[in-house]
Amino acid sequence: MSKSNNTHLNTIVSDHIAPEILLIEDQHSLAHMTAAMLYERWDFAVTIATTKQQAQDIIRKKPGVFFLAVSDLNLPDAPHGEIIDVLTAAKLPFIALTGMFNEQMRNDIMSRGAIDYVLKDTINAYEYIVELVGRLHKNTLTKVLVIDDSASVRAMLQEMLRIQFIQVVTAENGREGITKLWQQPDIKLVLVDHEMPVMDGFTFLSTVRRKLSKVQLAVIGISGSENKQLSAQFLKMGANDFIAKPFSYEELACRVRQNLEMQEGIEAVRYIAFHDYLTGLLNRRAFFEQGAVLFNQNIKHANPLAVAVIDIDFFKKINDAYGHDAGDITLKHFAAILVEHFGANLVARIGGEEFAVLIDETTNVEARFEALRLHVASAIVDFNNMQIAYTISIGLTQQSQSGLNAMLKLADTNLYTAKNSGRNQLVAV
Ligand SMILES: Nc1nc2c(ncn2[C@@H]2O[C@H](COP(=O)(O)OP(=O)(O)OP(=O)(O)O)[C@@H](O)[C@H]2O)c(=O)[nH]1
Repeated sequence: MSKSNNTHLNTIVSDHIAPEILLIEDQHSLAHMTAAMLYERWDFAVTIATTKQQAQDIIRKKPGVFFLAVSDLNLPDAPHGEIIDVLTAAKLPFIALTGMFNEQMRNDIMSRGAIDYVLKDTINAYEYIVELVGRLHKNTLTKVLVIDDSASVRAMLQEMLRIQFIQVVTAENGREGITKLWQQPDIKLVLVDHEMPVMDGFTFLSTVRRKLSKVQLAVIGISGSENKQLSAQFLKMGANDFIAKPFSYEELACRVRQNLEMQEGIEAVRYIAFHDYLTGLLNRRAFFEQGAVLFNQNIKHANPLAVAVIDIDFFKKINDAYGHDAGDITLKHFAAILVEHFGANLVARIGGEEFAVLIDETTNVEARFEALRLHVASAIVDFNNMQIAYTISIGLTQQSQSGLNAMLKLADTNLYTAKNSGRNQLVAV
């Protein structure tokens, strides 16, 4: 089923395991548009209900199925937000859609456990909902550390983050925070108070920044102090952001969301910078950067190293005979075999049809590369009813040199010999 053709369906089912969303909205066109956007953007399956009664029936028939609900508060059979009672009774977290906004309404919606409220009339309302639902789903795998000496503040922050589906770890002071952080390296963000016994927020921050950069760990300072310089001091010491007490739930949620998104954006850019887009292997730049570190570590301890350069034979002919797409599939096919054999080592695509491997051990290395060559020679790429056979040539060296470049040069010379001696062979001198 194509994504663009399915907006007429009440239930959009994706091929992937993705959470299901209950969308309660009586305006059909809006409901179907939002459902299609959620599916296009995140592959989320969406079930639409247009009345309170229908929503009740669906929840009864599918208990525990929905990740959350997005609900209009003004429905034909429930014009005054009565749907919230249905959702809270079913313990279904929800985002409220409202046609109008005032402070009292906001307080009422939020006090009844809404994750967020969205004013329907604004231009970006539906984009906001789609991004928010995606963020909340990512939050289920996101861990945040809360450090505050006040038990009530810890409990309040924990509850605010829990509503956002975030996993929360707590600590009573900076020192306990450091211990938890080193124990749980999957913590992505820290909310840290300033004044605390044992270790304060500044000392925590300077200790953390000796090991982890702003990109590796986001830290948001929190303080209720009258001192207006505190926010600047936190930021200068390496905090990503600062929140002054008292703050609203919305401010905390927005700042946490923004910082997590910034980190994820940087991570994505870093991934692109260091990986080959086609095969997903490390690229040339990453191979030289990571390879140099590995090389220096091993040379220091006099550990033997091996470097191989591998090239697909007559690759141009594959492109010419079967087309460029078939060439791409062949490159991916080979990359997968390479990972199967050498996934635990440093493996990269360093050129068009050229790959490199750096291994920090030398036991059976020649036999392992010979096994790789034989595997490729006996494999067939099946693409669009075409069967493509191909071979590889390998230049290998186990002679330690002054640097990684020198070892690669030797491996390359051996590859050249393999090519000139008829291809489909391993040369290791
Ligand atoms: N499909 C596809 N082709 C690529 C890609 N990168 C480089 N190539 C092609 O790879 C081919 C490499 O050709 P050559 O350097 O002549 O090498 P070869 O045909 O493999 O011959 P030998 O190495 O001598 O065995 C060129 O035609 C490039 O256009 C890619 O990402 N995808």
